[in-house]
Amino acid sequence: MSIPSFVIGIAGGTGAGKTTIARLITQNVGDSVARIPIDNYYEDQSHLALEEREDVNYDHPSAFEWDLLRRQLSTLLEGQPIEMPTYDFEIHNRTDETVRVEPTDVVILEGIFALSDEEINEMLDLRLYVETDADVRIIRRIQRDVIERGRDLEGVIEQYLSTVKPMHEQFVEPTKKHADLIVPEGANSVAVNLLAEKIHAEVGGAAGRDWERTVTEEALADQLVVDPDE
Ligand SMILES: Nc1ncnc2c1ncn2[C@@H]1O[C@H](COP(=O)(O)OP(=O)(O)O)[C@@H](O)[C@H]1O
Ligand SMILES: Nc1ccn([C@@H]2O[C@H](COP(=O)(O)O)[C@@H](O)[C@H]2O)c(=O)n1
Repeated sequence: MSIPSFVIGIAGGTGAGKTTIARLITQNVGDSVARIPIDNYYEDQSHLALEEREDVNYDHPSAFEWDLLRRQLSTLLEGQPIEMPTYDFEIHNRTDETVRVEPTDVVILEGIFALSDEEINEMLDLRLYVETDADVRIIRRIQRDVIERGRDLEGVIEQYLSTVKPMHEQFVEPTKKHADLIVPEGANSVAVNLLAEKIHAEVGGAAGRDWERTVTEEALADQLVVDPDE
């Protein structure tokens, strides 16, 4: 393993395809890549009742525990493991469990605010902003939040109009200026293949030698079907 790791930040609006890209570009690299979803660093809200947690603005930077994220990212980059918090969207809170993340050749930091903190930006080697039209993003978000995050249509629309959209315009979209690359439409096969190639080059070793460019448009479409049982 090389120290420091090669660190990729993936930012962009909700539903842009950040998580999907992170998943696709890290296929077949095994344990050589660590994925850090910034959602895991939402502030612990155990002191609030569920009804109060439902009303929090989750699209404002202050909803996140930045100190913990900065600290844990630098620990990883110094070659030490971390105990990453985990998050449950259904209860709007952290879970009691943490996941041990070992230092790896490549670290992927992914979330709406991946490019918004100055200190974290300095730790990133490659800054990506995933740019997808707002109408596509809200359609994806409705589908995902209802199927995977225990929400209903009315709630998703209400939250989108009251906080998600205005906060996106005020805080998320402006971080595009920090990006090295802008990825249109989320997981497009050219971008996925280029990024996968870069990751395999950084990882090297056995995983690198085995790598083949297999993500065609058709293969990608198959992998983007939402499976309600997943
Ligand atoms: N390129 C794409 N084409 C079609 N659906 C996509 C694409 N990228 C993501 N999705 C779907 O949209 C939803 C949101 O994508 P996700 O990657 O979770 O976005 P983000 O992490 O940016 O919020 C998921 O259900 C995912 O399967
Ligand atoms: N309890 C929560 C916490 C966050 N959200 C929403 O998640 C979005 C960020 O995650 P993406 O995977 O969509 O990038 C953000 O827009 C928050 O509104 C939530 O709904 N509930």
